[in-house]
Amino acid sequence: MGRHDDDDHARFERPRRRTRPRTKERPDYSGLPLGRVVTVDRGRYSVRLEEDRADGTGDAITAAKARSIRGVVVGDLVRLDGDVTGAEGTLSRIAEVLPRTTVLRRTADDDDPIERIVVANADQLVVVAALADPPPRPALIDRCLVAAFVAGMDPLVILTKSDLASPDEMIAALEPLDVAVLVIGRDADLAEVRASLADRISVLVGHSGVGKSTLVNQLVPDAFRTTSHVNAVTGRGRHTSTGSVVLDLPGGGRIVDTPGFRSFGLAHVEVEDVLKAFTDLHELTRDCPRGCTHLVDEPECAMDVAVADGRLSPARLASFRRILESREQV
Ligand SMILES: Nc1nc2c(ncn2[C@@H]2O[C@H](COP(=O)(O)OP(=O)(O)OP(=O)(O)O)[C@@H](O)[C@H]2O)c(=O)[nH]1
Ligand SMILES: [Zn+2]
Repeated sequence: MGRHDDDDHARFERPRRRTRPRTKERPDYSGLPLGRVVTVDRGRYSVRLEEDRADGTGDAITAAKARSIRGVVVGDLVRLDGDVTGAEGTLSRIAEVLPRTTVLRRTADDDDPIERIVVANADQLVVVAALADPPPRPALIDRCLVAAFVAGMDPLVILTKSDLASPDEMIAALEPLDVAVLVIGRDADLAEVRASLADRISVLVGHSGVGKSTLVNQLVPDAFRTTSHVNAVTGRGRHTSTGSVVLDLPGGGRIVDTPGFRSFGLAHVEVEDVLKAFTDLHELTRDCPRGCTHLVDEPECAMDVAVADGRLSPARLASFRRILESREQV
């Protein structure tokens, strides 16, 4: 315990001599089993061992976190200390959280004024949007795209209910951004969706009624059984849990279902944060005047110059600025 508490002070110390006793150094947890946090529920974490993934049937382990660890979120890769059998009544301990490759944040809300991380280490943000019933909300899709770019995740838009309306307009709005779009409807073949989700961790977001649950149930036929099982210790099933849950896909890869999702924390997102995901535009802005906002009312933005002399498509610039504007909308 005490050893770990020393960590915060370690960086202020003089360089360590080789002879420094081992006990004063950061404990080495690399020999402990590695797991993925699949749900978080009132201070209890359900963790699946990474080595179980080959057959996908390993029992989830219930763990608490060591006091020295600050935050643990769904998607975190953790080292587990103690009992990792997953047997009923056992409690393991999260000794270490591995550095996160990506973090997806959600907006603060009235109940909780802190902007929190929703999911760690996801590769892809899948925006599920209906073409009709409920009618599409393009600005909401744009906000999700901004959140994906800022989080360092690849965006994928899945347009549902193609049996009710044409996807052409939506596809045209997304095309200039080079965002991958898949269209599905009733009885659709999900082969392309499955291929896009294979071998990676994808977070699914979508408004109520867009068909996200329908899609999840098709992708993971035993989703309910799996998730109610991992929560057996706390006695809470999926339907009462408000958090996200990681589900293994039968064909490899994992999805993170995010029930009750509100919005993303875009309040402090800068243009530069989004630009990083658009290398061609980023490159062009090197010629911008100092302090250029790159927005539509900027008189000398180098991206407008590039459009004027044919080096940049007007649709791409307009779409880029459109998604930037979505930051202000709710
Ligand atoms: N026409 C049509 N209806 C669909 C399609 N996919 C889902 N639905 C219907 O849309 C409704 C909402 O689907 P859900 O899967 O429950 O939507 P959801 O996004 O999970 O919404 P919540 O459960 O409220 O979070 C249901 O009545 C589905 O049967 C589709 O491709 N075409
Ligand atoms: Zn500019």
